[in-house]
Amino acid sequence: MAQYTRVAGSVGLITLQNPPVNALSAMVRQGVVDTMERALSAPEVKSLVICGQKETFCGGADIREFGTKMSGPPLTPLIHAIEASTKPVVAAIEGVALGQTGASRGDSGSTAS
Ligand SMILES: CC/C=C/CC(=O)SCCNC(=O)CCNC(=O)[C@H](O)C(C)(C)COP(=O)(O)OP(=O)(O)OC[C@H]1O[C@@H](n2cnc3c(N)ncnc32)[C@H](O)[C@@H]1OP(=O)(O)O
Repeated sequence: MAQYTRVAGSVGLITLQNPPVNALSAMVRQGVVDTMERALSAPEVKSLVICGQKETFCGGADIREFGTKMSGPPLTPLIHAIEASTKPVVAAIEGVALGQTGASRGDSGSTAS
């Protein structure tokens, strides 16, 4: 899943939650879609941060779903929706960040769309 909270008044925080590595399961992708919609429609939210939990940003595709029927929102349109966001979106990356177009393992840092 993805948890939505509002921090520092105007910042929407989307936390990827799928132990052990916050992989992009169907539920997580749906959670990101839902929380993005919620944050973008909230006038008090001016910017968004997407983060992982437990010192891991994201392990990429959820390998437990390999070999099963694809469900949930596909990743590429989801990424495009984030990039097209009318509010700035920052990825707060700690630890592993895998999937789709690349991979990295870094210290605490951030990238912005
Ligand atoms: C949806 C769109 C698709 C896009 C394409 C992709 O994303 S392709 C990339 C898919 N991801 C991977 O192939 C990552 C595979 N995992 C790893 O490389 C490593 O596990 C790690 C994430 C770098 C972490 O390494 P580390 O040494 O810290 O831990 P472990 O290897 O011991 O793993 C710990 C437990 O986490 C489970 N796990 C790892 N990756 C995933 C994953 N992607 N999905 C679900 N679960 C994952 C692993 O099985 C271990 O579980 P245990 O129960 O403790 O055995």
